[in-house]
Amino acid sequence: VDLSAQIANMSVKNLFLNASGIHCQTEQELDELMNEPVSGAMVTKSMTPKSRFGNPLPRYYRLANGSINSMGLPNQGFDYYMDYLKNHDQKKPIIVSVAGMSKEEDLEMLHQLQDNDDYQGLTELNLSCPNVIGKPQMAYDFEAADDLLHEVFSFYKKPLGIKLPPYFDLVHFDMIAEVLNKYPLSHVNTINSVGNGLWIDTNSETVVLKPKGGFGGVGGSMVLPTALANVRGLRQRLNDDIKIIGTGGVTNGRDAFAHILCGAEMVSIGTQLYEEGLQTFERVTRELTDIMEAKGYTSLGDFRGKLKVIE
Ligand SMILES: CC(C)(C)CCc1c(C(=O)O)[nH]c(=O)[nH]c1=O
Repeated sequence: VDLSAQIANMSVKNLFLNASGIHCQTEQELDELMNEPVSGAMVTKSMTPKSRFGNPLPRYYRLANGSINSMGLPNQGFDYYMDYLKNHDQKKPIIVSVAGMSKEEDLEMLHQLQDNDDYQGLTELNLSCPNVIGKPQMAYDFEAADDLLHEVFSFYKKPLGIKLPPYFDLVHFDMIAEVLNKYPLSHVNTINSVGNGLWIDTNSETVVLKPKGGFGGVGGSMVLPTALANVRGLRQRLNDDIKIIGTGGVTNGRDAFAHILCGAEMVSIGTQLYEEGLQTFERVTRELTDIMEAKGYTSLGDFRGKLKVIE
């Protein structure tokens, strides 16, 4: 299902989906998302060609106002998710997230998806995937990202979006948008976790995550300002036909409303969904609906992208 088609008849009921990585690694988790009555789509954990256990534990830690993780791409492997798609009727669009541990792995999986006649789904390439050693992650190496997307779109003809990490410099918004506007992307999903944060237990004077000396991606309510800036900054720069899925810092209806004001077509929920469970979708949808009613809005289009600046 092409996300933009799904968006065409969007109502607030089907605005939400899980953030990749949350409640979407195993068949049981995917079934629970599929059968969750409110969310309008779902996304798989980013997959690699072969299954991976991921990093040693502890690799996720809850913070007062967010989370930090260095999971290391634990997933059941490409074939497992392809089997899942084949053996389960899709009550809602399933976005297939792909994150190779290298450019070669990305291309390998995308070739398999392109050549699989049974697969007509929407794919999301996670550009936070590692680049060559010594280079920043793909999404922070604009030339490498351009080369990768150029190669991908030379053969990949099905709906494809990308997942981006946050940017923090307005010129970086300009630079990544200049690259992305060259390609027929279905969507951009922004943001991924804020990279390489560090949390410390000062009682024990120790980091809280085992992998990477404690460095990990930060999510949850504390990243909402960065998420809103990236949704807004990219909406202002990307071609209109590249939709935006807003991710990052959504804990309630008001946060979702802010993402939509910035231009998000759909909104994904990560840390809050992990901590509160699948009931989050019903609660946040109710809160958003209440806000819309109080403001006299009857559809998302009434306020999507209509953030006001102070003249
Ligand atoms: C960080 C990578 C391991 C390269 C990709 C998978 C991923 C992870 C992960 O599996 O550690 N965690 C995140 O917050 N975002 C991600 O995109």
